[in-house]
Amino acid sequence: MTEGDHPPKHRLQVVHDIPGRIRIRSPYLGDPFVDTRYLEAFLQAVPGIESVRLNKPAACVAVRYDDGAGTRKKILDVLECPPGEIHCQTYDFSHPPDLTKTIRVALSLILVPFLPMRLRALLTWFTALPILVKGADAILNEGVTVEVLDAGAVTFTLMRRDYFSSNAIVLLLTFGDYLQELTEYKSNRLLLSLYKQEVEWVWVEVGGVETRFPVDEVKVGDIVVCGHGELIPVDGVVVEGAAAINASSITGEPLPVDATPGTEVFSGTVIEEGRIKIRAVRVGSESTTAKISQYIEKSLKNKSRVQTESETMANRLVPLTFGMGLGIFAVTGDIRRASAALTVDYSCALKLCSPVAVKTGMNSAAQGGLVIKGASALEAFSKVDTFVFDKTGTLTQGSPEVTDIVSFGECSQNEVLALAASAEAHYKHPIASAIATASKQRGVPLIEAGECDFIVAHGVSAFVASHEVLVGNRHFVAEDEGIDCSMGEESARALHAEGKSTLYVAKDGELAGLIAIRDVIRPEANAALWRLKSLGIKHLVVLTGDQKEAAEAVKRALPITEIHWNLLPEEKAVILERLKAEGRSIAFVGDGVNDAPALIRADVGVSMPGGADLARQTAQVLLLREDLMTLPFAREISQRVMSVLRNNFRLTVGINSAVLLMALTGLASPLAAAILHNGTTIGLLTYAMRATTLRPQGESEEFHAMPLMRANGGFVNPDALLNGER
Ligand SMILES: Nc1ncnc2c1ncn2[C@@H]1O[C@H](COP(=O)(O)OP(=O)(O)OP(=O)(O)O)[C@@H](O)[C@H]1O
Ligand SMILES: [Zn+2]
Repeated sequence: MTEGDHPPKHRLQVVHDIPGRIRIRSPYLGDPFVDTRYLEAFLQAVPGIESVRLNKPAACVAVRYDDGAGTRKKILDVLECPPGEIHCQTYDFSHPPDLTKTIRVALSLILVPFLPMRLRALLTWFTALPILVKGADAILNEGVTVEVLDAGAVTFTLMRRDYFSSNAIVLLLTFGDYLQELTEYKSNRLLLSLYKQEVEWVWVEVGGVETRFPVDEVKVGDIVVCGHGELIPVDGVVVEGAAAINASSITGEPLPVDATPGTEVFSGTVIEEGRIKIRAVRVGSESTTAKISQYIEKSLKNKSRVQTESETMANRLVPLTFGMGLGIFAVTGDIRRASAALTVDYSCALKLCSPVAVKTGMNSAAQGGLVIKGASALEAFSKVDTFVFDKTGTLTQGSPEVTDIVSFGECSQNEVLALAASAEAHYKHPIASAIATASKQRGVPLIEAGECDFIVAHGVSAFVASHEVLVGNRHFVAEDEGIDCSMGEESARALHAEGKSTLYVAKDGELAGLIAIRDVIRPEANAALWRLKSLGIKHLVVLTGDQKEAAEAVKRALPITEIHWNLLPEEKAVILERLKAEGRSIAFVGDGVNDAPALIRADVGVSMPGGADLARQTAQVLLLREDLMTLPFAREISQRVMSVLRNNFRLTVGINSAVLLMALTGLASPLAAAILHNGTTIGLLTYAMRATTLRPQGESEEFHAMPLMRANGGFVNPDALLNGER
């Protein structure tokens, strides 16, 4: 799990510590989502602290204080567990990085050859100054870092009075920084723009009059009025009017859906046509868009193991390069080779490309209709070899229908339905909803029910008009409650043969009837499962609380390798533990309604769109669209991103080592080495972005249209069909 109940303590590195002054580094200080001004102000307010200077790019903070031991400890405490408010909700991406520095350096490069000798030196030193200062600051406060390498390389060329090379190297470095900022800016902006809440003012109906309010003053229960072209600012229910709503920002689904009174609408979706009044159910940070952008912000912060490992390795290589540069200078006295060697650094390609690959991948996913919560989720998902599905609401549409009613004794069919519907009236289980719908359709009036009890994965017991009524599966009614169900055996068997599930209804200790229920398998399920198989998923497992016959119907229709039925929620978790103990890496797909324990235990939890809040919080992957085809798409993205990360590491180490070798042997001049090094970085960056940009290929529609069963009843593998094999 990525989240716990307690915020984790941040790891701190004290880089400089003399009485009265301390300098501390921690990765989170460089985090774009940390509000450093808030943190500065917070520290400033601690008694004993005199001044605070926070350097975001270096992820460092320097604090002057009154030299008391108590104050020093307080500083460390605050930085270790900073106040939660420092995590700003939305980061300001409104300012693109600035190219003027690069242009200034370029001008200097062009001007220098035309200047008299003295001025050449002056201008070149002046241009190089920011890099030299950064290097000096780094070596004093942080040790040998990339900045030190850069400054070293520039100093050496300056000492050789090679002004052209010096300017050219400074230009490459400045331009490289600019490119880095630009890509970060672009990928963050792209990702956040998908979910950003852009509304500031909304119309709220107060006492029949529409009044304008700032969006954060809207409260639950307010009636919000939205018209043509407007972004819906809250989650809520339509109470008046009609509209066509485009939900593509949330679900990725391009076609508008109709909203009429009673329809649930979500913040971040747009009204294409019409005008509606919405009763707000969730507002502000509770609403869907805000939640999704919080997920994304959290995700952006977390790094995969592969990423952390390669960055650590790259950092370790910096002093090594530095040592080699100095070593070759000491041995050969050749300042040119030394400065060429120092232009090489392994970390910049890795530090730059890995996050770009991850973010581009997440962005591709978002456009395909799902949220993957960050690098470690991508990593875990790429390793999965077993998919475990919940049945109801996941592989099936989750809106079951009552198909038949059988009655026994003196009860009529309508009476059986009335008893069941009255007992279930308060529950939200899909079965309860199906029964409610059926009673409404048949115009069966409900009877006032007294005390009701819902037993998870069993059924309901209730007092209806002073009769004791039981509704549930056979195990509950026959075995747990001891009711003689033999009368129903025959009808049940016939119904099961048609792929229907049966509910038993008992009245005052006797079986009153059976209600048959059918839930339809999602049309894309077969294609999605086959596609997963072709992407290397060996085991497809289904766990259901439903009965054997319904389970077998699913097994007949889909390419499933293993299925378990009649399960209680805890039993689903136990099976999952067993599969894990067999060494499998598991993704569990469910809606969290009766499978939360399993969802939490899986290596990757995948939550369905309408899932329970808990599921959405704990799952690492969220489907935003009711489409199982998004699963193989997510799998493809995760594998692609991981292979890019691995290739990046190999290429960076390989190419840079070659350049380093050329520099050390004098084959490459400092300028050539700098060009090669920076060229590699830019090339790898482009690769990272392009390789992780994937589009869902509109496969769902193609697959939907295809007949999924062959005439002889065998399976069709849609992949084989596409590849022309039959
Ligand atoms: N409200 C209810 N009314 C009647 N029977 C119920 C009710 N809730 C559960 N049951 C019975 O218990 C069984 C198991 O329920 P559970 O909610 O665990 O699984 P499910 O929704 O059928 O399927 P899945 O586990 O695939 O999501 C149901 O198939 C049904 O027979
Ligand atoms: Zn039981």
